[in-house]
Amino acid sequence: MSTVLVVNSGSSSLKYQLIDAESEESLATGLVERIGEPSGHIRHRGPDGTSERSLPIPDHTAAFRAMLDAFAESGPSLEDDPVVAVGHRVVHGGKRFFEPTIVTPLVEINIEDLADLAPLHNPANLQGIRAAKTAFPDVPHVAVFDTAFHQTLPPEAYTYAIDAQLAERHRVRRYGFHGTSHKYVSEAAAAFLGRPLGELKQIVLHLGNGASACAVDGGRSVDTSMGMTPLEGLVMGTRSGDLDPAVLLHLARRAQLGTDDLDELLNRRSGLLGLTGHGDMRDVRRAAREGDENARRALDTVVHRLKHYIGAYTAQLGGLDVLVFTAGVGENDAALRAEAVAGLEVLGIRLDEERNTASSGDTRVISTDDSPVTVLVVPTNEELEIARQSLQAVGAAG
Ligand SMILES: Nc1ncnc2c1ncn2[C@@H]1O[C@H](COP(=O)(O)OP(=O)(O)O)[C@@H](O)[C@H]1O
Ligand SMILES: CC(=O)OP(=O)(O)O
Ligand SMILES: [Mg+2]
Repeated sequence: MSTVLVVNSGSSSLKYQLIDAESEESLATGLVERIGEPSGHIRHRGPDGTSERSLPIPDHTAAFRAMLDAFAESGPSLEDDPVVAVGHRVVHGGKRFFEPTIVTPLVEINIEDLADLAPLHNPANLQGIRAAKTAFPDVPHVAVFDTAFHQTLPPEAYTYAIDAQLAERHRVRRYGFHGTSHKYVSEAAAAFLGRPLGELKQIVLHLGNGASACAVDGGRSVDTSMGMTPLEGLVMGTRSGDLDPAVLLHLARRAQLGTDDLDELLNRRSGLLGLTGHGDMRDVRRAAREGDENARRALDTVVHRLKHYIGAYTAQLGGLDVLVFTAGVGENDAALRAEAVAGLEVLGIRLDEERNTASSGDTRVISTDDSPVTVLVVPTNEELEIARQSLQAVGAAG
């Protein structure tokens, strides 16, 4: 048996999965969390169940080492079944990368060069790549970019209306993110419904820690809510999403905030965290249930923004066949799904309350049988998509 190891390095976490290259079976999964905090945590699920451990994990190099230790202790062995490729999620590929790419030293430099356009993500992605190359020096490493699926955005969707030459010089345009997830989920939705992908107008709502909406027309991304960086669009765990750019000017002038302060404010101390003190949706829901008015208002703001994009993308697509919820919040928070589509019967969206609240981890329909728009929950699997694309890239190169 040969396997693919997939590494998804986030700003403070490292998710991994070992996947059988032929059967696509998941052989092990794991999550290293709270990297850089006083005490980190690793949870590894292998053939013998789940093992957990708390230990200091200063950076992604240490996180990668903790992952290797977990494989050595709890299996499966990474030596018995050869790893034929290591697939890496890389968030920003700029204009340069729109295909899965074998990581060479030059590719590493390019990923580093794009770090200021994805400050929470690209540096962590690169640390993961370097640690993995040290551990697996003889295996091809493949970068799969979040931006790649959005290469099909038309100019009118990726253009910001500022000085065109300045924008060109500084690479200012919409790139879009979560593309690996939007691609996987929109294809899985079509397959689940047994309908041709090429004929479907879909909106995918990827609602995780980071969140983005994508309008998918016949399998191609035609609009998406994240922009030059993963900050624009929906309200997220710690990110503000859309705001009037003049807010920055106002805060710079009146609150004496510098560029680093503003970066920190909007990327790490806004969104749910900024509104409620909780960055995790489960905590916000709990607070709202207990009568916390800030939490209730935050949820209403999240929902208001979601409706804004559902309406906008239905218009951009010229109609809608399928609306899909995915990622941590989208897959698990039935109340949020119900609130997001409440009152959207005018767009042909009719939710079935019972289907929506039934607990299941599988792909499922949650709209009524007579709903013109089919509403689905589709669990995303970025790791499987990265494994597939990594094998393609290795096959193409070899
Ligand atoms: N049952 C649930 N109800 C509401 N939110 C949930 C639930 N389970 C997970 N989440 C939320 O999902 C988010 C994480 O989603 P995930 O897709 O794993 O994000 P990421 O990949 O960006 O880390 C967290 O905000 C978490 O609170
Ligand atoms: C691009 C992005 O926001 O990713 P994540 O949701 O993993 O933070
Ligand atoms: Mg994610």
